[in-house]
Amino acid sequence: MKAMIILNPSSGKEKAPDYAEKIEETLREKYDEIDIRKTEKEGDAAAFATEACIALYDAVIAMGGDGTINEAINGLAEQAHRPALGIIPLGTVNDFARALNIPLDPYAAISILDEQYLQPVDIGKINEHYFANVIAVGAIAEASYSVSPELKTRLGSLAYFMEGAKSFLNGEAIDISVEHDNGKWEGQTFLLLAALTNSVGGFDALAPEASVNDGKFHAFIIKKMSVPKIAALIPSLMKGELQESEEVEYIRTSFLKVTSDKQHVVNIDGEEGEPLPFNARVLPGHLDVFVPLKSEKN
Ligand SMILES: Nc1ncnc2c1ncn2[C@@H]1O[C@H](COP(=O)(O)OP(=O)(O)OP(=O)(O)O)[C@@H](O)[C@H]1O
Repeated sequence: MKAMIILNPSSGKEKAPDYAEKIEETLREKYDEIDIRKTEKEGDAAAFATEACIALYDAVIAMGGDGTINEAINGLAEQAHRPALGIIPLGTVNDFARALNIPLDPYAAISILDEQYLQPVDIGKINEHYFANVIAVGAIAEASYSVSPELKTRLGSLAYFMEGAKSFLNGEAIDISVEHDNGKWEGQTFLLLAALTNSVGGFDALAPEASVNDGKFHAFIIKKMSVPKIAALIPSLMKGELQESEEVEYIRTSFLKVTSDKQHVVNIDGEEGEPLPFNARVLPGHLDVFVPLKSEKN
């Protein structure tokens, strides 16, 4: 049995090398070959993960923030042989780990690898890229690029929320057309979110009914509305009842085709992606991920 550990030494307050040692110790019992690969720059984690597919590794353990996890997923997706994926969260938000009930404490996350319990998980494909969590379009999504790294470190996902709130209050809506399993929606929106899991931006009440292998996107189109209506929406967001609001179009769908007459950048798993248009679809149960044995969500 062969395992590859992909670690981003710059994430997790630079404690990644200590964790790597602990993972090695944990894996040694089951894997006779353990390879540690350190990323140096963007693209490395994806390249290492693809290499592990070609060399028929049994497991790839990705250690880092959501950026590193997203890259590892891009390296594994649609390869003929896909090793099981382990996730050791070292980032600020760690949405994918949250959605899978993987402990946010790195040592606890490492210890679940020992259980060898795998869960098939849906992956999203948007144009030629893959994602684990969420795609977002609209001024609020674009606002996330203006969050400084310092603010992000201090406030975590709250920093995005604050930037997003500003764009809501400025009433910046965009015109889009959304094709999905049951038809087409056209109109003005503040934000389109399409989530694969229930955890978005560290907030886990957005799509409470989303499960990690239901083969569906849970899309929310927040329609253009007045400021008092926005304020009225916040309690339903907190209670996980956003889809019941008249100001929100909620769509469960296996594909999305989104177009606009303007160039709007799409946010993919928290990172800046390509501008519209896009075609997205769910790859159902595409990756086997190590999750805790005792997990009510799964
Ligand atoms: N050795 C390295 N030094 C600096 N940057 C790196 C290194 N290796 C990879 N990177 C870059 O760091 C980016 C961000 O990594 P990642 O998201 O995993 O961590 P993070 O920024 O700590 O997490 P979060 O975004 O949740 O705060 C990666 O997409 C990659 O481009």
